[in-house]
Amino acid sequence: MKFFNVKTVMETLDLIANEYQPIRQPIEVPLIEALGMVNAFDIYSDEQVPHFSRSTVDGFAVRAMDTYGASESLPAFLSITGKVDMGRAATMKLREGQAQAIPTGGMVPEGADGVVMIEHVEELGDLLNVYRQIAPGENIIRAGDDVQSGEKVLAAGRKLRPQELGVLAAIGKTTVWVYPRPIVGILSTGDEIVPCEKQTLAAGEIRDINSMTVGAAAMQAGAEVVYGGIVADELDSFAIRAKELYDKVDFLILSGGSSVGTRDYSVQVLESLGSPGILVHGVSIKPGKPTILAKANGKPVMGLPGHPASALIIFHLFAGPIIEKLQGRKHESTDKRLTAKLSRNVPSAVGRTDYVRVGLEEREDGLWAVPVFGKSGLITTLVDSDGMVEIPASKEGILEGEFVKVHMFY
Ligand SMILES: Nc1nc2c(c(=O)[nH]1)N[C@H]1C(S)=C(S)[C@@H](COP(=O)(O)OP(=O)(O)OC[C@H]3O[C@@H](n4cnc5c(N)ncnc54)[C@H](O)[C@@H]3O)O[C@H]1N2
Ligand code: MOO
Repeated sequence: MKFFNVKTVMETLDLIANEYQPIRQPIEVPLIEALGMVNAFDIYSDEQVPHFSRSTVDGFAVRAMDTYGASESLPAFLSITGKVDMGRAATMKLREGQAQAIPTGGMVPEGADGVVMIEHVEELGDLLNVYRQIAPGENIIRAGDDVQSGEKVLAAGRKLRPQELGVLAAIGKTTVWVYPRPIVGILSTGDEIVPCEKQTLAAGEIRDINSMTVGAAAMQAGAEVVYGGIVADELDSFAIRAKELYDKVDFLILSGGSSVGTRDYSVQVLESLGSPGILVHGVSIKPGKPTILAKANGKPVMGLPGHPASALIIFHLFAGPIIEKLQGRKHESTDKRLTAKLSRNVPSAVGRTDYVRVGLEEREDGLWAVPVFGKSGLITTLVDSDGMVEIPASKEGILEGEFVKVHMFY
């Protein structure tokens, strides 16, 4: 099998990091629409959060010093001089020997530096018995504890999770500049491939699995998907259909026809879309060796191997990171990795990176990764898997009980 330009996994990932960048200009969207998108610019706060000191408990605002030495047997005696109303300014200054009732979230009055919880006091008319001492700052969030005025709250290139949207809400931003969701086009090739809607298959026909899996995985990665359908293994019509889809999308993915058989045209089709053309044809990896990465006039275009498990594994390894690059994401995501122990020896060939599909099992002594063996043409091997384990090219395998990193299928 002749592949030109066979690269290692690391070389391929480096190439992805260097070759692809966002194609479209950032847009401003309402916060509620920005979940999963990537902020385009550094974001600074022009105010402090919270903008007033507030109590974290229901109790009495006091001067911590006035409670020193207080205990169950020897309480401190303070006089109650007022109460703080929720959502209102605390207008009355607190002086030595005084206490003011305060709700959780209420504004701490000037002069107070702590709050004693209601469980640790006894009210006797205007008198307050305090049965526990508190330290300065206890049960208080000070003004600016969360965010300082002028502070950078988010660096450019962060994927917006619920908590990132939360901090933007806290500083009063109602919109955020993000990169538009990349539009990914998927086109399946193969004379034998038929739409999954076809109920009765003729001999030799196979339903299109890859449009479904790759399209769904692209959506999970934050992209919008345009389905190009299925095209026969015939160079001219394949090239025309690929060009039509390429023109509509930011990232074109072909499935099948990526190898070097007589009817494998993906390399020629991708090459015909624009320069510089093919960057990688063949990665020293199993499964998925016949992977193609290319660039046509600035747009990423790629060919996935046809076998369904290979196609999805290669999507996770390479297409997912390309989508992240198109989104302007700058921080490597570690959110999809877990550490587990491998449940049995798995041999591998030196010089090739293997990805072993695994199911996860929670046992008494921790998390175990149990290999799911099976040919890469079998989609059910992925249904049975939670993720995959990398066996680096330098290793002859991994021994039972070794710690491994599991790349989770999210
Ligand atoms: N002589 C050699 N032949 C092959 C080698 C090799 O090293 N030497 N490598 C094999 C490997 S590994 C893979 S992976 C495949 C990849 O080839 P292609 O990308 O050209 O894939 P196809 O030949 O088009 O299809 C392979 C297989 O997958 C089925 N398929 C294709 N598309 C879909 C789809 N959308 N949904 C479901 N199933 C699909 C197709 O029917 C084939 O059975 O090459 C090997 N050959
Ligand atoms: O490496 Mo192929 O991608 O096994 O099936």
